[in-house]
Order: sequence, then C-alpha cells, then structure tokens
Amino acid sequence: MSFTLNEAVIKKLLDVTRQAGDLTMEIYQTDFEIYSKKDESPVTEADRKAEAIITPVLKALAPDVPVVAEEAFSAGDCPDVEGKMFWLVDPVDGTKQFISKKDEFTVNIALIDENRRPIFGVVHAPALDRMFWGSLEYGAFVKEADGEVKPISVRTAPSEGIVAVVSRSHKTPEVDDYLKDFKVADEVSSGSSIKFCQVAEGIADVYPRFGPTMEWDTGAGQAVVLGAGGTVKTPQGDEFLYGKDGFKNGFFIAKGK
Ligand SMILES: Nc1ncnc2c1ncn2[C@@H]1O[C@H](COP(=O)(O)O)[C@@H](OP(=O)(O)O)[C@H]1O
Ligand SMILES: [Mg+2]
Repeated sequence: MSFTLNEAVIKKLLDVTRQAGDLTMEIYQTDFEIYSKKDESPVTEADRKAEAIITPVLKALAPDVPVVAEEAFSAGDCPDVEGKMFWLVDPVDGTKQFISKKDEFTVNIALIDENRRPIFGVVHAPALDRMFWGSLEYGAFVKEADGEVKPISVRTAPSEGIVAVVSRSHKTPEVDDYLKDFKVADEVSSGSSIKFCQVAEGIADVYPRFGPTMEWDTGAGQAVVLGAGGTVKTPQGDEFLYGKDGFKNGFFIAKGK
C-alpha cells in the first residue's frame, strides 16, 4: 500500500477541513442538542456531521489507507492499522468548549506513516477563523481570517520566563510538578488541539499533558509542532508514536526550542 502526500493532496485536505469547519459553525450558532456517548463524554450533531463530511473524502483520496475517526470509533469501528499508514480524524476537538460556546474548538486530520509517525496534520479553529497545517517535509503554516497564509515556527524559550499552555478542562497535578522546574512567566489555559498550534506559532513554549487523550486529539497538532521545528515527546524523552493499543495516548510534552 502506498500513498503519497503532495501539495495537491494537502490542498484537498485543507478544503475538506474547511468545509467541515463551516458545518460545525452552522451548528455552533444554533441551540444544538447535546448527547452522551457510551463513555459519558458529550457529543453534538456537529461532531457527527463534520466526520461524515471528512471520512468519504479521505476514503476517496486513499482507498487503502484506514480512517480512524473519533465518532466511528465510538460506534465500534476500530480499523487494523498494524504496519500501515492511517488517518486520524477528530471532527470536533474540544467538544466541551464547543458546548460552552468557547471559540477554541478545532477540526483535525492527521496522516500517520508506516513507522507510526505523524507526517501531516491540519488543525482548523473555525470560530477563530484560523487554520494551521504542517509536516516535517513542507514546514508549518497558518491561514488567517483575512486569507493571508504565513509560515510559522517555534521560538526559543525566553530566559526571562516561559509561557506554558495547559488544558482548561483536564489539567492534572503532574502538570504543576513538571512546571516547577521552569521559570514560568505565564500559564495559559485553553481547550482543544489549538494548544499545539500556540507552541508551533511561537506564542507559547511548552504544552505538558499528563492526562489521558486519544490519538485523534494529538496527531494533527503534533504534525504542526514538528513542521514548525518543535518536538513532541514522552516525559521519558522517547518519540511520541501512534497506532497504540486502543488508540490511547500516554503523557507527552510538546515544546518549542
Ligand atoms: N479520560 C479520558 N480518556 C481519554 N481521552 C480523554 C479523557 N479526558 C479527556 N480526553 C480527551 O481530551 C480531549 C480534550 O482535551 P483538552 O482538555 O485539551 O481540550 C478530549 O477531546 P474531545 O473534545 O474531542 O472529546 C478527549 O478526547
Ligand atoms: Mg478530541
């Protein structure tokens, strides 16, 4: 099985991410219903409808590349990805932000290679009208609301104090333990994979995550950080890889320079 990432493919991925984002915005502006998944986490019509836009496009682009998507996975669709390239889709990351009408929620698509590394990711925050994408091969970019596309890169941590981004809803005591060893000038809380993008665009220096996440929460954001010159590693300093048991992540630290 082989599938090649190129600029035409990237354009299609950005287009479908934007379409999914537009649909989430239509729902975001209404008085939408909130449902409970089997694991009791919340979900809305936006998650399901956005995923239904993205998955068929990925299947048409690369019929042999399995799609691991949050809502399909919740419904029991758990593809075998052993030794294969695969897609990770989180149609609405930060569902809690979406529900509480905080604009940070994102639409995410990542491509993972046969070596379990994220080789491309797009993170779109439709309510902020900012789209980030990146890969080690092509670098990382943001498209702003006015249509301007700019390359982005991580910054060198300022010696006068770093900016840390942490989960608004899922911060754990281990995060404070980790940050004790740094001179922290500012700690910013936010929801969704936008935290990776804040590191990637050099407005934050570290995103420590010492709590559970799923692979579709992180694959796209990790690719953006890597494309921007940063790192995402386990707390032990190992590579943060994909295709793990049940697509569950361990702890990780995303960093600039
Ligand atoms: N107990 C748990 N197990 C697995 N993933 C969890 C979890 N608690 C939170 N998450 C993940 O953390 C994500 C939110 O992270 P953050 O706090 O950084 O916004 C959620 O994404 P969704 O909003 O897509 O469900 C969810 O997948
Ligand atoms: Mg998510």
